[in-house]
Amino acid sequence: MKNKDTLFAAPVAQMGNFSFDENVAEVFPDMIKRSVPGYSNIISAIGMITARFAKENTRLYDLGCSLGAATLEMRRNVSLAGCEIIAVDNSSAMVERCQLHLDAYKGEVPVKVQCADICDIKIENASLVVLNFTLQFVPKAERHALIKKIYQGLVPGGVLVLSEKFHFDNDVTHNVLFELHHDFKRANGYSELEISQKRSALEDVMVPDTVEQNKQRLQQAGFEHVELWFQCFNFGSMVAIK
Ligand SMILES: Nc1ncnc2c1ncn2[C@@H]1O[C@H](C[S@+](CC[C@H]([NH3+])C(=O)[O-])CC(=O)[O-])[C@@H](O)[C@H]1O
Ligand SMILES: O=C(O)C(=O)Cc1ccccc1
Repeated sequence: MKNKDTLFAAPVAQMGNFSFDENVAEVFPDMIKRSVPGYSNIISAIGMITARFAKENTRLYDLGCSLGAATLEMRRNVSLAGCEIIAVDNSSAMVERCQLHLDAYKGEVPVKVQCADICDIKIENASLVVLNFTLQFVPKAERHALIKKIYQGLVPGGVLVLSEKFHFDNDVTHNVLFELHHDFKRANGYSELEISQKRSALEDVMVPDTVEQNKQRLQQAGFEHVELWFQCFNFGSMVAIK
């Protein structure tokens, strides 16, 4: 198979922190599909949400765009006058390849790809903001300010799609859903070694909140209408409407 993820297949003596470098960018489509239950369903739904929520003369943001899977789906689903898509990631390896992917297909709406920290950018006149498995990598202390900035940048009736890995307060259900995720990875061909090495590389880098913590943060930022619309094991996606 082309660009199969084998990054954690061999034993690593000193495990470093997971980072979105060239090596990860090269295998990313395979990695995310085999690691995140429901990923392709969520990408399709982002297309449907785009078709329903995009408004003329507004911006659509994909924050933590990686290779642009969500960006492409957004672009495929909007043809309104005056719309612009802004795709942002702070990994130059991802941003470079994202631009190539976007250039490989035609679209009606312009896309700007930016290499930047999503905590530093301006968000303005947005009808849709997508955070597809990105907030979990933002330091906890910065998450509230980011969600608040998104709320303030949305037009009335605008929507935030927030997909995350979740932690659960109940130890029994937490462990069951965690193990089911590992079963999903095993079923997709990852070995015990790959699963455990990647888990330790991610430990301090990806820090999930509970569904309730995410809901509360969205509500505290001002969102009145918040719902979990998809969940598979410990992964899921929420919509928050202004
Ligand atoms: N502060 C930050 N600023 C900008 N980018 C960031 C930041 N922190 C992390 N990233 C970027 O967020 C992305 C997270 S992956 C998103 C998948 C994509 N949304 C998809 O729909 O395929 C999810 C995953 O790998 O589980 C990476 O590309 C990081 O470089
Ligand atoms: O692989 C995992 O265990 C995950 O939790 C998801 C993931 C997917 C892609 C990059 C980083 C984390």
